[in-house]
Amino acid sequence: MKNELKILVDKGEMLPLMEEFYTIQGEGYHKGTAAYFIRIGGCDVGCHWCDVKESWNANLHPPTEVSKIVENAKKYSDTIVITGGEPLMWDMMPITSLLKKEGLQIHIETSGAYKLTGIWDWICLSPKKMKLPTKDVYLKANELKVIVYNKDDFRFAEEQAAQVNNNCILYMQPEWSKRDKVIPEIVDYVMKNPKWKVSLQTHKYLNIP
Ligand SMILES: C[S@@+](CC[C@H](N)C(=O)[O-])C[C@H]1O[C@@H](n2cnc3c(N)ncnc32)[C@H](O)[C@@H]1O
Ligand SMILES: Nc1nc2[nH]cc(C(=O)O)c2c(=O)[nH]1
Ligand code: SF4
Ligand SMILES: [Mg+2]
Repeated sequence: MKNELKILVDKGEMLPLMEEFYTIQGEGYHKGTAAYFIRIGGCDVGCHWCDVKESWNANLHPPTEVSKIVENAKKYSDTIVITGGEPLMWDMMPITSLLKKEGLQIHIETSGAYKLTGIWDWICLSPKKMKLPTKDVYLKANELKVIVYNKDDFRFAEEQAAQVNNNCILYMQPEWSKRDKVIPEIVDYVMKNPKWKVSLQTHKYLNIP
């Protein structure tokens, strides 16, 4: 990347934009709500089951001015979801300040592995064993969404639930490729431990982005 661009990306005034799309939030608390998704490239957390590995290499996604991203996004929806990749690899203050000026609701999908920056109406924290969330994001998360791939993830889920604030809503979401095996285990677990709720990737059943 050219040095001038790198400086702007480092400040969060430009972001490596992978894709953006208007769809229905498929997961978690806001499931079923129309929202405009902005997917920012770059992630080094390395989940082997990640469903957007194409996002990982930030260099493959063009640095884009956040003002342009916001001007476009506001045409589609009052609710904006910033996801990735791992959006917190970048300074989220410039883009979220602009979105807030437009009076939009701003949600983030994050592993929480990097410093929490930006202004958020809703934080979905999906922690990963390889790179744990920061203290700050545990305190501010509105929902905790633990992906269940195998039995150890139930232990991990409880360990993560012990770290979040008392208002945080707790979800278990099956890892997509393991859904047939894991869904009955999650159902059983949630009935025995009703502080948890089930989250499914409903957009994949609806065949929408
Ligand atoms: C692709 S990630 C991007 C945001 C951020 N890096 C994170 O992991 O939260 C968006 C959401 O999809 C979840 N996810 C990714 N791959 C998945 C899979 N194969 N099955 C179920 N959920 C998955 C993540 O845990 C996260 O909640
Ligand atoms: N419809 C839809 N809902 C989603 N919720 C979280 C997603 C993500 O990849 O962050 C996602 C996504 O990719 N599509
Ligand atoms: S943290 Fe998110 S984007 Fe990164 S590898 Fe894991 S699921 Fe994929
Ligand atoms: Mg997704």
